[in-house]
Amino acid sequence: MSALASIVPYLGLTAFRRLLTLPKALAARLMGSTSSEPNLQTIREELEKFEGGSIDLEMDDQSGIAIMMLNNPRRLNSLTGKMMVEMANHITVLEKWSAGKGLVLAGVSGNFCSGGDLTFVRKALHYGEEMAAFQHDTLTRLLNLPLVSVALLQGHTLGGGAELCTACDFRVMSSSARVGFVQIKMGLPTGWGATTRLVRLFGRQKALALLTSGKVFSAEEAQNEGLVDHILSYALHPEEELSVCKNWLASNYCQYDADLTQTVKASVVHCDISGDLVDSLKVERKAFGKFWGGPAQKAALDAKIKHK
Ligand SMILES: CC[C@@H](C(=O)O)C(=O)SCCNC(=O)CCNC(=O)[C@H](O)C(C)(C)COP(=O)(O)OP(=O)(O)OC[C@H]1O[C@@H](n2cnc3c(N)ncnc32)[C@H](O)[C@@H]1OP(=O)(O)O
Repeated sequence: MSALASIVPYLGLTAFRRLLTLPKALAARLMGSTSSEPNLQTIREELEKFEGGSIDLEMDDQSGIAIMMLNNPRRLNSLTGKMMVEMANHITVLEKWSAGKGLVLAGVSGNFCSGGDLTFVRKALHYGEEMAAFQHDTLTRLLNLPLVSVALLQGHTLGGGAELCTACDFRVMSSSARVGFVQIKMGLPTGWGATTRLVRLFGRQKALALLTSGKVFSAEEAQNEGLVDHILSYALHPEEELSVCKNWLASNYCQYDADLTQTVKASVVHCDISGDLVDSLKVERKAFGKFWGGPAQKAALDAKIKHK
């Protein structure tokens, strides 16, 4: 406040007051009259009633890589309420998976996800803010898992599907796939947290452009936008692409000890969300102390590695 107050002589008192009240006014405009915290348990019970599809989780202790599949192929893997609850449950399991290093999020039958299941959406038109609260909790936990995560974008990744892929650390895209934040064309802002994540990923300008244009991008365009980290350059059967994506994750980011990989990811998440330099450094120092002088460091020292 004192730094802000020092600009009063330059700005004038009225303009200064307006500057202070603007964020509150903006918040009120955006938030309406809602004030109470959402009860996620009650929302979960309500969402479970919207059936259809499933989310399937496979965890491999050997490789430390899990695969979470969106499974609603008749509707291009769009999400029902039941699928949202299943995803939340699986993330709770993954949060405690000590052998884990990585997670691939993909869809069955050659599509990632075409957003919210419109059959569900039509029945849940009274329940938007509640569903958003549930998805915000789930996708924040997905983003903050102590695993390196990658979304495999095949076929269609639209609306909520595009939101979903921003809750992973990386995105791999098949060369013929398409991705777009089409919510604005459906008369909506984002419901599953992508505005917040896009601003953090790319800054205000690009987030605004992606969200207000509703543009659907090819793989090459998405890579130019920085939305995608790797394109599968040659066409393969969707299941082969899943296997290539898993290997991409394993060979790039999951080669080392699970405890060490999880500590590195958890430290990155902590630095990202704490916003406090001193606190962040304390967590980083603790993590370092845990591995310093440990077996992996000693083995590496003995191996006299040349990092060519
Ligand atoms: C709350 C979520 C919200 C958010 O806030 O983020 C959103 O997600 S908004 C975005 C919602 N998604 C859409 O609006 C996608 C609408 N669908 C399409 O644009 C097209 O289907 C497609 C994805 C471009 C694919 O086109 P095409 O290849 O021509 O296939 P079909 O159109 O024939 O689709 C096959 C089949 O799948 C059904 N489908 C597709 N997407 C959805 C969906 N999101 N929900 C329910 N069903 C979906 C489509 O209706 C077809 O079924 P049948 O009509 O029974 O053949």
